[in-house]
Amino acid sequence: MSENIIDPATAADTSAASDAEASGPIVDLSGVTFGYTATPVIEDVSLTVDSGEYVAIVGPNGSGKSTLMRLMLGLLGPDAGTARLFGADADRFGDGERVGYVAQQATAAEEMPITVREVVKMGRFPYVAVGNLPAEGSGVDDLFEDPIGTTRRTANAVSGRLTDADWAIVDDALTTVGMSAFADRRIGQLSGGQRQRVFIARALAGEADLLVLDEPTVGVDAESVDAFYDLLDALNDAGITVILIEHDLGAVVEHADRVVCLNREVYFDGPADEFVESDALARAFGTGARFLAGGAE
Ligand SMILES: Nc1ncnc2c1ncn2[C@@H]1O[C@H](COP(=O)(O)OP(=O)(O)OP(=O)(O)O)[C@@H](O)[C@H]1O
Repeated sequence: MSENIIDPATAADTSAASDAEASGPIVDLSGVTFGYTATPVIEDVSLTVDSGEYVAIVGPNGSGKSTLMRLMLGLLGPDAGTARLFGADADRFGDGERVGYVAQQATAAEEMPITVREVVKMGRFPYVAVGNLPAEGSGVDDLFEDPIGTTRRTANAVSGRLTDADWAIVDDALTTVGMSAFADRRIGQLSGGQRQRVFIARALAGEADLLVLDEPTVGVDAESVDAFYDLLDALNDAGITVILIEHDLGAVVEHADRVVCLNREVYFDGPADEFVESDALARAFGTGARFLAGGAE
């Protein structure tokens, strides 16, 4: 951990969150209901995620998966119920570097004129000294809405401000995801799978202990998908908590320990192998749904 973190505003939250983490779950949703309009898209959802878990959230299109993730991360506030993250109110959680977010593959990265190392270096942004912090448009919510633009802005902002220790962390993260050889390559010149590994490295450089991924392998070729999931498995084995939205039910059952099946409300929450045997798939996806290796039909 870098010693450059000097943000009194988040320091209090950090210690409060650490205290809470020792005794409580990382994510704690209780009776959460939310609608963008008067009609709820999430209704009375209660679930907790403990440190070290590997949880997949599945459900048909429009079933509320991304909305649930936003509620977990405090990017949306519940209409009813409570959402807590690392023991703090999720929408007031101030320790964003503990959460690494990996979005769906962003095609906008094609033209992005920054290198792999610059993207990963962005993970050190929360640790640069106060006074060097970039302005608006570089926070977790911006990362959620605009991963590419936020990465570019923040990478520029931390340029030249990292210590040798920070750079060592950046290089370690690249090694962990197997992308050291590509460090000076432009991010836009990578395959989709390689790019997603780089975004994981950015989260690792930020010393995130929770990885949240929203359909990270959409558009990624099958071989790279396997390597990507192997990496997630290894990170989870190393103690990182993983929450994954994934449409590929075969991958979910193979890799995740726990499945939450959602369609506005929770249809199933339990071990992945029990999900295969349950009737939750048919109930949540429709009676015609069958379990197939590689997805629901
Ligand atoms: N910003 C928004 N404003 C209004 N409605 C929204 C908004 N975002 C999502 N919705 C609606 O909320 C419902 C749940 O959407 P959400 O994106 O959470 O589902 P999802 O399960 O992630 O879908 P998908 O699998 O297609 O990505 C959908 O009916 C969607 O149209």
